[in-house]
Amino acid sequence: MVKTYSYADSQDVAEALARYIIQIQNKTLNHSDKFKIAISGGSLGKVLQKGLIQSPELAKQVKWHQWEVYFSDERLVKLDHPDSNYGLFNQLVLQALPSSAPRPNVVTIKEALVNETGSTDEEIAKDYEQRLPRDGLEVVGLDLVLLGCGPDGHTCSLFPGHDLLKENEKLIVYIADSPKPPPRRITFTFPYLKKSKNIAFVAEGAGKAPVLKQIFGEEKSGLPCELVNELGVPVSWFVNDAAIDDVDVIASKF
Ligand SMILES: O=C(O)[C@H](O)[C@@H](O)[C@H](O)[C@H](O)COP(=O)(O)O
Repeated sequence: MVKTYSYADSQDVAEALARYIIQIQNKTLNHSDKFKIAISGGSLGKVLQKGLIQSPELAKQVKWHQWEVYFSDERLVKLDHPDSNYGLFNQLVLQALPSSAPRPNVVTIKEALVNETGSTDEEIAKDYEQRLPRDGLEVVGLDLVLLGCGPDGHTCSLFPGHDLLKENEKLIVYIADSPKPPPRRITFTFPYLKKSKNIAFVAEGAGKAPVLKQIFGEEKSGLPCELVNELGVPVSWFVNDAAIDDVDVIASKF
């Protein structure tokens, strides 16, 4: 269920990820009129820009108008704040699209609820959960969730050893004490990630090698990224060779 694809070059990682996204997009659109995807922050926006916008052969296969974009985690700041994951996606992907390209439908946090005290953070999480896609009354998982892997093994805003790792009911929760700034965020939980049809991680650079060694090591690390690998959802890792140097994993090409 867990596959790893590795390339020497960053551009090749971006293009492989783009081919993978397009494959899932096309499969999904055979039976649905929407392709539902979640994006994370970090370096992912740049990788998407390289693969889905700047590679002409791939760019023309992206059916943006049928995309519904969610965020696997979001910082509780205004949408134009430099810390906003939406802001990053807007800058690196939406604004980088040619002006003639159709725009995806992007589901952001309810910005009007973001305040200075954090008193509405639970409400923001609940509101986002309300807006997840549904089949009748039941919330359904996304077609694809794209994740990053922090050097500490966190993903979404699920941090090692944090109580939120034990959440077994709610699909979106807020966190007030993220060890990585900014502290106030909302995040997908494991119960929601478990509903996903596909999950892909992107991890690049030698700085990721020690944590990937733990995640893919024989001994259980309990790190959030490893817990995602164990959800039973098809998980694909797109990495560069430097990130899996000395990591015990069999990598192929997508
Ligand atoms: O909201 C966040 O803090 C980011 O989404 C974060 O989870 C990121 O995905 C990882 O830290 C990996 O970041 P890089 O891809 O930049 O290594």
